[in-house]
Amino acid sequence: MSKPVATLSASNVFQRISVLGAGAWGTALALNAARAGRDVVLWGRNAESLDSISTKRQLPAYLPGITFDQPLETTTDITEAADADCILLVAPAQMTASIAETIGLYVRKGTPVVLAAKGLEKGTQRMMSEVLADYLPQATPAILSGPSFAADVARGLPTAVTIATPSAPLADKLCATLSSQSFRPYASTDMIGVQLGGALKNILAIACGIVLGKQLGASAHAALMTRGFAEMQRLALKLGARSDTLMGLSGFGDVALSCSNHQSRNFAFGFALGEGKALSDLMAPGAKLSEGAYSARVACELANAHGVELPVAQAVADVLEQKDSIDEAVTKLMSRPLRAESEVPSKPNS
Ligand SMILES: NC(=O)C1=CN([C@@H]2O[C@H](COP(=O)(O)OP(=O)(O)OC[C@H]3O[C@@H](n4cnc5c(N)ncnc54)[C@H](O)[C@@H]3O)[C@@H](O)[C@H]2O)C=CC1
Ligand SMILES: O=C(CO)COP(=O)(O)O
Repeated sequence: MSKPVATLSASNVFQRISVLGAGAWGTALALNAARAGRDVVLWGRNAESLDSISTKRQLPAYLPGITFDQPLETTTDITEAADADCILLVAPAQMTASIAETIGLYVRKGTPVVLAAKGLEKGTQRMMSEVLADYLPQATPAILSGPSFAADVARGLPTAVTIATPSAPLADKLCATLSSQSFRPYASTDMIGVQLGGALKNILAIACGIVLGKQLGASAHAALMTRGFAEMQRLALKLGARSDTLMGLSGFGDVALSCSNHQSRNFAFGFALGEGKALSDLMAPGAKLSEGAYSARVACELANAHGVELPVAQAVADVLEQKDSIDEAVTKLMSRPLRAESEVPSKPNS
């Protein structure tokens, strides 16, 4: 295996890394950055969890059964966390704005802030890069996305992702910064495509979970993944994504992972719904995060505004808002007008 880390000169990497958000993904990314040879500080709100990370090398609530191979320095002091060469912002999408706002006063101009949430903001319909631009305009935005379960990365299993930022040299430097023997980032300049792939696949993962949880069959699962991926591409292209991005790790790659795997919380959420579990239990405080449950309606709103049809996301949003039962949603999807497979259905902008 090649050794990208050891051969890099200091000028090719950001050495002092802060990770904001000490849940599953933030902790896994912090561990990876430590493996890559970076000086890492992990910021979180919960002193007890941080103590477990730094003293026991464990985070049982989010990464059960894993003992970390790296020591991690942690802090609850946001000003300390802001003082870094590069910041990874790894909170749930609906919390990203509040953290960006909190840290806003302390982040130096031009600091790269790598956004790792896979979601769209409810109410405002903002992508994560738009949230950052509103609350941390002095930062340089980047997106990290792709098929990557936190537990796999925390265990040091081989993983590949995409890191996008408008400047190609900066994208290369961020990839070099986070590249380790088990973590292989690919560079991109398509921030819209990379972030939309991650946000939209979560909605599709819920839909696929529902279909398998309700035992609608492997054929239905394959059809849904394919047509769901087609509608993801329709919306993303309309919003400015590049088609090659959507065929890559952050699009197809993450659909392949999340839409067929119980390790995905979105898939597992959908599966439980399909089995008949109560939505109120699945969305109760303390339940596992399912970003797609928040993003589904936002995606439909964006699609409406841009004259794009998203029947699968619409079905998910309607089921989650209890406007349709799962059976009614399936009937609606199956009775849509027949059309050529390559046709792009559209509707007037509203
Ligand atoms: N877990 C995974 O495998 C992956 C997750 N992601 C994405 O990363 C994002 C975060 O997910 P996870 O870390 O898995 O979620 P998680 O549920 O494991 O952890 C979320 C963390 O955010 C903290 N948090 C919540 N609100 C906060 C606030 N206002 N201020 C500070 N901290 C706050 C929580 O205390 C918790 O530590 C999501 O958008 C997810 O889609 C992306 C790739 C992989
Ligand atoms: O984004 C992920 C894998 O790429 C994690 O998916 P879940 O949030 O559905 O667990």
